[in-house]
Amino acid sequence: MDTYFFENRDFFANRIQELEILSKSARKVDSSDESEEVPDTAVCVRIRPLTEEEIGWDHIQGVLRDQFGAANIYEPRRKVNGKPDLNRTSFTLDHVYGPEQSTKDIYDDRAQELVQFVGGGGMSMLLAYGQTGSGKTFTVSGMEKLVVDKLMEENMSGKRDIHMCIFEVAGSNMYDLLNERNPISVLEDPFGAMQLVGVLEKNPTTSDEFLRIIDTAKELRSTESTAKNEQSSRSHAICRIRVVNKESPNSPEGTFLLVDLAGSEASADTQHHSRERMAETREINKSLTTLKDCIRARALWSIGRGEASQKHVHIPFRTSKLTQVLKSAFDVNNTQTCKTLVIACINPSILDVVHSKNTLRYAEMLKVPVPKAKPRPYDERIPTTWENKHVQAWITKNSGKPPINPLLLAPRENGLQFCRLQEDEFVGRVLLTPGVKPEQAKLLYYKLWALHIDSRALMNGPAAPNETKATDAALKKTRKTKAIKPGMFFRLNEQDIKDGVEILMAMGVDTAPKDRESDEVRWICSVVRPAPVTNGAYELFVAKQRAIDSKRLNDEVKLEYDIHTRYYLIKGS
Ligand SMILES: Nc1ncnc2c1ncn2[C@@H]1O[C@H](COP(=O)(O)OP(=O)(O)OP(=O)(O)O)[C@@H](O)[C@H]1O
Repeated sequence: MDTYFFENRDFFANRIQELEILSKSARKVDSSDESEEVPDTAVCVRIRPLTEEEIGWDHIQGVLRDQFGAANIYEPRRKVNGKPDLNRTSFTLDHVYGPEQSTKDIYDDRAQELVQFVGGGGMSMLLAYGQTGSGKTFTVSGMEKLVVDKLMEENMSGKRDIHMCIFEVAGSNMYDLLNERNPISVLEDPFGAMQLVGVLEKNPTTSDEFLRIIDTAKELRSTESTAKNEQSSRSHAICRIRVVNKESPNSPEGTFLLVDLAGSEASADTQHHSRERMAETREINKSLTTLKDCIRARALWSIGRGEASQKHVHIPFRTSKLTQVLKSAFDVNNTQTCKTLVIACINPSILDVVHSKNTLRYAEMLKVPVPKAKPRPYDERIPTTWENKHVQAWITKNSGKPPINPLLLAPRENGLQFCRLQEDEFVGRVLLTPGVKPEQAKLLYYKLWALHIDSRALMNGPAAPNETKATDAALKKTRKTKAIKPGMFFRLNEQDIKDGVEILMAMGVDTAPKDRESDEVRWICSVVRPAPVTNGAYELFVAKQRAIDSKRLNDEVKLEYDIHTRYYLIKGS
């Protein structure tokens, strides 16, 4: 096709221009734009500019971002009568960045919030996917610089410890790029977390030092690349940054994973068809397919979070070394929420459109369709109807003393996203406000959950103006008889034990209409289960709830959260 393209180059160049003009009036997008963005997983496209070399070779741009924000791929073809023609396919995904947009534009738009999220004890993962030469390393390197600058700027006062390591995953082997490519391994600890064994972690204290370390790792990777024939694109490079809040040992540590994935070309496209090389390509493709399955499964779970059908979601992370290393980003049992940003990198040359199409198809498969729901109008009693300004106002009103900074706790989240924050992360973000104690953070978290639970009754029926009053009255009534407060743990009597659940945590008074005679106040409680691995340790499942009469909650148990094991332990044990 290359020779055919050059023979008809002017036809293709003019036809693409014509079709782009036509597409402004009549638009047909092949990929579905009928869905919303999956919470916590964004899939974007970056079309790089043609390089000077490609321009010198007379290549033209075969992938363009149109004014509607779609990526249009023009594929040259020869009709049966021998005349040239073009096929157009359009993809939208969550956002398409054109050649004129810089790494900083993408950072401001998408990655900045990932850094903030990590600062608050969350986990963020940025992945660059695409064929060799599509701009993955360019994008990840640029992002690393911006992420490091931001993290270090926020750490001016030295309140956080920053740890970082850079390593390479090649097939089933892993090499430390900060320690002369020494082999390293990954092992699952008793808590199900994947630990890197033998990796060297550095502790940079300035932006310059951090970037020098990254450059050293890059040199080691590129030295290998010349020596070992394009190894750079045959391995996945991962930079892991851990952020530990020194001032508040109880707050969870944040993690940022920046992943420059191996080139996604098919075996037939590799220049060297040796057995070894074919096996390597197969291994890479297997890891990329598993990665896609893990991201999809996690995204599906996040849409149906808490639904019965999603209880036993299978995330096949064990199938490849790459996904084993990244396990915590997909693990639905991880108490840390993970935000993922995938950047599908595209080489715009018309001679590479087949690869570009494959890249976009892969990216499309990562996107799980979320049906557009008709938004419910704002209701101050229903947190899931709140916009970010309502979330911030609620924090200001309810945070107690010292006041919690709403910009640090919920800089962009709407009510639904705010309710979805995991406890660890919520607490971690609250603790970014100086002087706030973990107890105050937890109280606010339980307050939100109590409100969220109360709101379920309202969601199911017409607006009930006296509902909040009913809750208050019920709360007053319980207070008179017994001091049950949201956040307290209770051991159940033998007859109340169901499905092996012996302990519950009180969340809020049940305001749903009563279908029984008794006027006993009922509490919505979250389930607490013994941890599978450790005696005397418990896990709290906030979203798994039971309603129970308050008189059944009389055997209080003191449990306290242990940040190191991420379990609840019997107080004083
Ligand atoms: N957005 C961009 N703006 C300008 N030049 C770019 C951009 N993206 C990539 N390039 C250039 O394109 C070339 C290929 O980019 P890069 O090395 O990042 O590709 P890659 O996908 O990482 O390749 P490999 O898989 O082989 O490592 C480089 O010369 C790079 O400088």
